[in-house]
Amino acid sequence: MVDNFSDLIIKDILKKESALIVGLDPNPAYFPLCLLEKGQDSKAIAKAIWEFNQLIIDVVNPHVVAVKPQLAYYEVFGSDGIYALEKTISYAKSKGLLVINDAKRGDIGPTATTYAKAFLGDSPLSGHGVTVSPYLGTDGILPFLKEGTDQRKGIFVLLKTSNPSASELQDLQLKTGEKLYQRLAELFDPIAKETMGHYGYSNLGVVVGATYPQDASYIRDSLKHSLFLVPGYGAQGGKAKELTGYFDENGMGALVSSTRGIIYSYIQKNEEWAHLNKKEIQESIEEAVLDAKREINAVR
Ligand SMILES: O=C(O)c1cc(=O)[nH]c(=O)n1[C@@H]1O[C@H](COP(=O)(O)O)[C@@H](O)[C@H]1O
Repeated sequence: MVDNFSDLIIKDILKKESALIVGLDPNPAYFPLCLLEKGQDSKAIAKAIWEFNQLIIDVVNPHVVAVKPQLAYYEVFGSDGIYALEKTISYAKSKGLLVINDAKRGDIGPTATTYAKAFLGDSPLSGHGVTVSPYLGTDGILPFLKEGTDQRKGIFVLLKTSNPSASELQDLQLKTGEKLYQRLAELFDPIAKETMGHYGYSNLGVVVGATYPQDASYIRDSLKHSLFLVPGYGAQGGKAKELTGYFDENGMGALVSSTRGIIYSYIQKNEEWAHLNKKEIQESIEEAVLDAKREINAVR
């Protein structure tokens, strides 16, 4: 049996001794001037994004399992932004890094199939994983698992998101007494079991925000075969010491994601950040990534 998506992730967690992933959400408003010298039109900005991502990837690669580009930050610059994303994905893969596109897609079957081809197939935007919205139900999700038929691709379905309004819908109490996110966990567990890998995890993972630690153990117990993607640590207030319940008894099963806390760490540390050079930016990012890696390893 070949490795599935979760096996690739777990092997990298073991190899790199890290359960951290870094988001690539490039916002030129936070770029140092040395990246913005070529101008402000979308082509120049796309070049700056590409350079920024390269310098992040080079420095975080030994310490993280994956990078997670959030698509909005590229789409906002149209085709130039998408080109920067394609180059970023290809560069990360060439360095041996896993890529999880944070696209939050979901649609009727045929459209979901096309999204699956775009993000998990042979397209230039294809990575190893993609975030998926569960609002349409299982026929919006299954095409993504079919597309990864070589078993090396996977998804993270939104289950309990990190944002303040997450509970408006996700905590809705159903007639059966359970909350909506609990029902989703029940719905996904049998599907997850169909694509299990060597380490007992599946190609169907779920998003569980670091800002709702009180719900993590319930979800961990209900979805024993699903990896968690855990955003909300750091900039959104999620604390490492509250993350223990997201991991299984072997300290596996969860990938903690941090974006702003790492890629813009130089802004918090230096009032003159706009004038930093690339090496100084990289030093700050490296320090932040090592701090986060250490903090998360201490609780898993
Ligand atoms: O799917 C995601 O990655 C995601 C899910 C979620 O529940 N909350 C969440 O913040 N995210 C994404 O994770 C990133 C959060 O970044 P930081 O708060 O800067 O670490 C953003 O790109 C969000 O779009």
